[in-house]
Amino acid sequence: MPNAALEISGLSKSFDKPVVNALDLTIRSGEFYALLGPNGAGKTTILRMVAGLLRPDEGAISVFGIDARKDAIAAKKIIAWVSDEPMVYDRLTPLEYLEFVAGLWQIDATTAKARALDLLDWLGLAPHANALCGSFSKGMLQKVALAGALVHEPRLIILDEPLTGLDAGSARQVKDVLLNKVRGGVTVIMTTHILEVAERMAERIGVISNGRLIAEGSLAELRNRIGRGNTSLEEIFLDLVQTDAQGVAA
Ligand SMILES: Nc1ncnc2c1ncn2[C@@H]1O[C@H](COP(=O)(O)OP(=O)(O)OP(=O)(O)O)[C@@H](O)[C@H]1O
Repeated sequence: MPNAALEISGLSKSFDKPVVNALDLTIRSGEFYALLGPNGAGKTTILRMVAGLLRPDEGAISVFGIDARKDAIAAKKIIAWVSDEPMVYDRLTPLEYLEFVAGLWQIDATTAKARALDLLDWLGLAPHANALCGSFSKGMLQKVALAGALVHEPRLIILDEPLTGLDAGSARQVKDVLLNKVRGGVTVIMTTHILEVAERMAERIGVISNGRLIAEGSLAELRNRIGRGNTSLEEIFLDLVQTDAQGVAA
């Protein structure tokens, strides 16, 4: 697809058993895409391969036309990876941390500071900009990690369960930042178990089960697919996953 942010084809990964099975997945440029699936379906494994943190057994990954397996550094420059386990240096303040990360990306100090202050402001961290991260709650650390992932202004933001554990105010700040990024043309892919978030925010939803994409589309398309007009995403999800499990067991 010419305007794809991400094109995955034939992607496979096994640990002691197959976890990702010949996956094909295309995310359009500028799209907000939610990846759903039961525990252990392979979502994190897929995203870790896209982010260049895990080597696929087979398959191709293209990020805005860059072969992410052959030219991992070029791909990483345009990707943000936000894990569900934030890694931030305890002995730095959020501002120092963001300036440090910006330095790794060779962003000049003035731009780095301006971006860092904007991100801290959007995420409600401005009052804590000069406190040590070691004193922060897990939710605050999650927001600092998100800010760190965005400081190089990536074109593709990949997030693994970004809202888990956040209070309502923090979740709203994170959602607003992501929606603003999408409005600015950035592509967002995130996993979530909060179906309401996928329902409200995502333009398209992909359902992963046993390492394969078993359904994909807008909420309306998924509803049509299971043949009921007013169904909630939760019912659609449970229906799809149960049907897939029956198929795998048969
Ligand atoms: N490094 C690893 N070594 C061995 N097995 C692994 C490794 N990483 C993941 N797995 C296994 O791969 C399977 C898929 O895990 P993955 O974390 O991708 O699922 P998930 O869909 O993200 O699940 P959840 O919704 O619970 O986060 C699981 O059975 C998991 O135990």
